[in-house]
Amino acid sequence: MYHLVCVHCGATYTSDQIIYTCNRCGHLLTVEYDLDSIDVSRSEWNRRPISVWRYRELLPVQGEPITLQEGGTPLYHLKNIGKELGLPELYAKHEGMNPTGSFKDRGMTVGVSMAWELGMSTVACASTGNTSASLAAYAAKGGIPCVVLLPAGKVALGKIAQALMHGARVISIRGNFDKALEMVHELCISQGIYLLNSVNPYRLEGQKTIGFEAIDQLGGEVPDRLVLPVGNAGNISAVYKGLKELEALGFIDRLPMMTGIQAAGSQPVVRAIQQNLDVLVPETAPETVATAIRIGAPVNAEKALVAIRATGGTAAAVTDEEILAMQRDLARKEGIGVEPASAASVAGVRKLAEEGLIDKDERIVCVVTGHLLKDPETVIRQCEPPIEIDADLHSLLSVLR
Ligand SMILES: Cc1ncc(COP(=O)(O)O)c(C=O)c1O
Ligand SMILES: N[C@@H](CCOP(=O)(O)O)C(=O)O
Repeated sequence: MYHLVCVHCGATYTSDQIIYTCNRCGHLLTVEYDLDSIDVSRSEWNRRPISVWRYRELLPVQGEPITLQEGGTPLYHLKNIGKELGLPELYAKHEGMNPTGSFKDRGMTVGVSMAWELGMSTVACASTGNTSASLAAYAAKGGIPCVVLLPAGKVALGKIAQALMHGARVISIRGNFDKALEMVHELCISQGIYLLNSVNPYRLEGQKTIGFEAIDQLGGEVPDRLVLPVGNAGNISAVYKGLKELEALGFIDRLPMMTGIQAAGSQPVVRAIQQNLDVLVPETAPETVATAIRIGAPVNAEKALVAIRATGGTAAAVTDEEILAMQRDLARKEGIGVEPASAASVAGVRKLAEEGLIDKDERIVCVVTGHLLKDPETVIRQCEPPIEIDADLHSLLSVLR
């Protein structure tokens, strides 16, 4: 049993209402469960395969979900990078290993299942790429038409390829992501289309399972710090909400310090934390090589600021050079291939460690959010091209010498 609640004024809405923000004050909504009526134990969860749906008692979907087998992503111990940073307990949860290559799949299995249960006939989103790739795939699986709005010229190749191939109606707007989100929100409200950006409280429910899994993979231990790249700020908010629920159920007894990392050219959340602002000041011209987090007005800022402050966490910005250097380090020192935005979380840890803002004995889980193949062009630009030779052993040996 659950309903929707405004995070600002506390107004409540029934679970079948198609609503994204509070009718009374315009603020964000969240899903509130009657936790007393939830009858499940951690050992029961542990008997099920690790996936988003292991935690179904804390998810809003009632019937059979529309699923592509999302979640259950690997948690890697970053032994080499951790050693360099003097952080022996540094981990990366590789969300690029989801069906469409990003954490968005956790949200979309829930969000598209809810669209189906609520009887919605079309779904839509604005996207810097991953949301659209994921929505297109889950909409295809559910047989629901899908419209996606992208900022023209600012979406990585792999992500556009996915949205097109999964059959979404792909529209590029001459404007940035923030404008695209504004437009798609208006479209959905006026045309009765189901909005599946992170302003949709049901979608975020799926994403909270990242935190659940990380704890299960650490043998039930809560990490000291959870570090996430921040764009629209939905993921960090979702993970915090989920962990608060685990705490309320008595499954865990403390929360990790929620730590958000943004790109230097797009860091409104970092500024709000550093300047102790109640309300975030949007970045009007966000810019970064990490196009996934090229977002100036994060819609979930209100939730994210609470997550960071309530847990004693922090926020930090990293430059594009720092992001790309960590993308290469993850690939070459750990064998983990991620897209630039994902590398931001580990780059942020490097920065915080170098500034002495992280205790060396902390157990830290970085969420690396999307796969390397999402943005092949940025990869190719950083690497030496292949060496072309004549097809004989002599030529091969001479280039290897
Ligand atoms: C790869 C990747 N990392 C991080 C983010 C940021 O997540 P959020 O918008 O939930 O803050 C996004 C998209 O938003 C993304 O696509
Ligand atoms: N990086 C995101 C931006 C949209 O964020 P959302 O969480 O509101 O969908 C993307 O992949 O499009």
